Amino acid sequence: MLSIINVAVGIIAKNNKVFAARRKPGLHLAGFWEFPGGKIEQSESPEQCLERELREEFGIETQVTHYIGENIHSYNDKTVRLIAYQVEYLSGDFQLRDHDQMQWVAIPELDSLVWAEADIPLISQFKSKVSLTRFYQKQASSYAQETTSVDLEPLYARFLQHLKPNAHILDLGCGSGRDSRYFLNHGFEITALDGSSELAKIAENLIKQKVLVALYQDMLFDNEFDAIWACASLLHCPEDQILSVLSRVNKALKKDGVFYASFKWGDGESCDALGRLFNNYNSEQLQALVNGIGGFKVIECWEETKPLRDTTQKWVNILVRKTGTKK
Ligand SMILES: Nc1nc2c([nH]c(=O)n2[C@H]2C[C@H](O)[C@@H](COP(=O)(O)OP(=O)(O)OP(=O)(O)O)O2)c(=O)[nH]1
Repeated sequence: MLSIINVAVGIIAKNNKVFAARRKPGLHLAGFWEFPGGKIEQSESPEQCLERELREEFGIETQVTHYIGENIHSYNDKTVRLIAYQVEYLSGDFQLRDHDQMQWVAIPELDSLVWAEADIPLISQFKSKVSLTRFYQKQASSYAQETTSVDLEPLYARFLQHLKPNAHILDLGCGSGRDSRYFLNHGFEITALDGSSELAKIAENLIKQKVLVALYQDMLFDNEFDAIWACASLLHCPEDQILSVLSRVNKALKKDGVFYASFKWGDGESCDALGRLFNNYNSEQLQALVNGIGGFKVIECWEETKPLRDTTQKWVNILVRKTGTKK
């Protein structure tokens, strides 16, 4: 098998547009559009590589801000692992050295370019991350208002019966902080995390403690929590990333730790009128997903219909215990 070439690529976003460049004639994949970047040398991290490549190939100074995702792809003659980061442009005039064209592309129009094949899954990962966090950034206060008053007492009881007093709970996708507040008021230790910095500010105000701002796709906890509560949050995780996120959940839990998650009932991905992506399951599919990962035992999985504004919404819930560490 061919060895894998590690390539760092940068997604530079500005005013809702993303920078793309076309590989010049004579290069591998000439004529295809790509994100700027290059091969990672032995002595450097992906972030250092990216800042160097952007300086060498475009004459610009940049700073890597956060990890987006990765994709391994085999072309006829080589296999590449693209590791994508969001990058902030700092200074310099863009110059073309290894490319013959460049452009800023509106995010919804990204699919209209002829991309190097390895980049296509990265585009969908990037889109799902920006569209969601943008929604929860802009709508943070109305979303928080709408959700803070919902009463989840029976659901809390169903989860908390599996925990020891004072257990340490990760509220994964804490939103307004409603559930963290309840758990804190009942003597539990809380780490709250949300992908939207605006929602995190609202939650901090409610629970009077720091809220971490991060995407669940990027969390790196190891053996830290007695329980993880993901109420209506992982439902936004794209289908092709859910296994990786559930593996991170498994790693973040201590042995015998308990995990709760809820999803909208349905089959596969859908998009609502507000542009949010949902990843839907029925109870059989959700149990099969969790069982397929290994290191988890399902305690219970149930479907229920709840009122939502002037209609109803069917949900699927799962409660799981960690039995081992997922490799
Ligand atoms: N930079 C970059 N390379 C990509 C992308 N997508 C993709 O399949 N590739 C492939 C093309 C190449 O085979 C490989 C990276 O090569 P490169 O030519 O950009 O790397 P480099 O600047 O370090 O190259 P060199 O010094 O060896 O000329 O990855 C992408 O979005 N950006």
